[in-house]
Amino acid sequence: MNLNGILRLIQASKQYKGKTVLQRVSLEINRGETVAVTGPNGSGKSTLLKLIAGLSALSSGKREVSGSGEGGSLVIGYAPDHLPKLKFTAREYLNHMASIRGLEAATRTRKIEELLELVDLRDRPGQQMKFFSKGMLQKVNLVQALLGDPELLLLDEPVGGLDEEAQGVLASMLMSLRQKGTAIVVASHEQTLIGQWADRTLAISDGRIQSVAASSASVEGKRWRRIVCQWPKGREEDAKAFANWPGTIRCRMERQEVVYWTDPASSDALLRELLEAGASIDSVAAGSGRMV
Ligand SMILES: Nc1ncnc2c1ncn2[C@@H]1O[C@H](COP(=O)(O)OP(=O)(O)OP(=O)(O)O)[C@@H](O)[C@H]1O
Repeated sequence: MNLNGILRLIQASKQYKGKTVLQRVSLEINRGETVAVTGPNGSGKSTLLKLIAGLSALSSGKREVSGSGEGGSLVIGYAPDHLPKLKFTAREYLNHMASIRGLEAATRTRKIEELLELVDLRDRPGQQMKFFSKGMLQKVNLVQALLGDPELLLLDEPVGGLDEEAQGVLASMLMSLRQKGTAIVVASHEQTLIGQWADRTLAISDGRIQSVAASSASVEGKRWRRIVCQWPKGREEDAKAFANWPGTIRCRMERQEVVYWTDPASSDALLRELLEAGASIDSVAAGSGRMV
């Protein structure tokens, strides 16, 4: 894992009752970066988040973490795509979740109130979550994921049900978390919206990462190296795996020809790895800004 890497999936696959849902997915998540995962219904976005969270076991492949906790453990906050309509009030539920996460009773209430104020949950005193709107449940969901001050925050479809104002609040929360060094992975159909928040967007379909693109905001003025190479037939999976190599900003594949845009600091290492893996290099060029 690179210096900033906190979690890595290596050739991770997931099957449910013999049906392959994710196939040989490799990715690395770095401290302070926001990664968007987009793709059509059933493409495996939620499954990928559960594998990253460690909530679902890999059928094959490896998951490695390198957090700042004891023995390299990593604090992960996970907001699933919906919360059930429980009979608890938001505060009862969040208090329970905070105690599971090991928060001291004395700090629990303060933390919960701070976060609820941040998301502006307008519930009535004593109102149970089963009477909450979709947007209100979504806000409680986000708060529960943030209770343990995660180093890695995973959000599954966080914008569903949020009005424009709440989406704005979410966007600025994510930005300040990123500045604090929190890594964020957000899965959604709302590609345009979450793409604006992300450093990288992974597009998945049929259980595979089909492309990786840096967001337009993050590429402005950015310097890169463009490596064009040829992979032997039958090595498409390996070619794709390099799209997630540390420092790779963007990747485009056209049959055997693959183009990788990489951070200049990582380009030598990427070149070496590509050659060692059996790819042959056609050209290397330097540039900045839009990757064409
Ligand atoms: N626990 C499970 N048991 C069996 N199949 C499952 C299970 N969870 C997910 N699947 C299947 O895995 C595939 C991927 O589902 P997943 O929920 O990861 O996709 P998704 O991209 O998040 O979809 P959506 O956008 O609709 O939320 C689907 O075909 C789904 O039916």
